[in-house]
Amino acid sequence: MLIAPSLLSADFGNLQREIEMLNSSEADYLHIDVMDGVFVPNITFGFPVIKAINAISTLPLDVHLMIVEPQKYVSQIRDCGASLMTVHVEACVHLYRVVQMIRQAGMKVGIAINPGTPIEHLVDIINEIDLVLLMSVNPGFGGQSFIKNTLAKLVRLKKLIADSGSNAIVEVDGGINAHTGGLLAQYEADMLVAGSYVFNSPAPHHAIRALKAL
Ligand SMILES: O=C(CO)[C@@H](O)[C@H](O)COP(=O)(O)O
Ligand SMILES: [Fe+2]
Repeated sequence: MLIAPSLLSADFGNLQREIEMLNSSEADYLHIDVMDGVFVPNITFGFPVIKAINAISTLPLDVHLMIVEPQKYVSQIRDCGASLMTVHVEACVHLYRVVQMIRQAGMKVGIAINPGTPIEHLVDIINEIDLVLLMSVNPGFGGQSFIKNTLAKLVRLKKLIADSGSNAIVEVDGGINAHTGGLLAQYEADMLVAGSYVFNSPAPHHAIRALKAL
């Protein structure tokens, strides 16, 4: 299982210490949640902060953009050092073009999908992308409860990927802990995001290891 701790639940007054903790853990990616106060009812941080994070992180950056018009920011996200850029299917009018732009900028391409959006919205793009980010909470905040319908949706998504011959992997994001992570492992998720479970743990390294071993 690939593990991407979300920095959203970290202590922002001690970001360097938090990132160094992740550097020395078994995490595979560092998940960065960018929110614009328009696509979601919350605001996080922008390019200078992501750049500063990247300067400290030895993990590849998995940037989850919860913003409208993400196509405007492809080169800035690349210049921040992102390895994987994920945009929401609900935020892209010309989804195919955005995917091409991210690919041309040299990053891996992810498409995120909200809990209420049918996976059928991915049918005509699934062969062009590296990752689907299946939201298991409504985007905007850390610390929410896992939406159980995600499991049924994951089954349908894995079938769509297999039937279309796509190489896309599935990352699940929101409300993930040892219990929900265990269920997602059974349902063949490839990558898990965990924010509050990791950063609220008294032993974040152990929390990451527990998810990694699922
Ligand atoms: O994208 C988001 C929230 O919109 C996530 O990446 C959260 O940051 C995950 O936090 P937890 O649910 O694991 O606390
Ligand atoms: Fe996220």
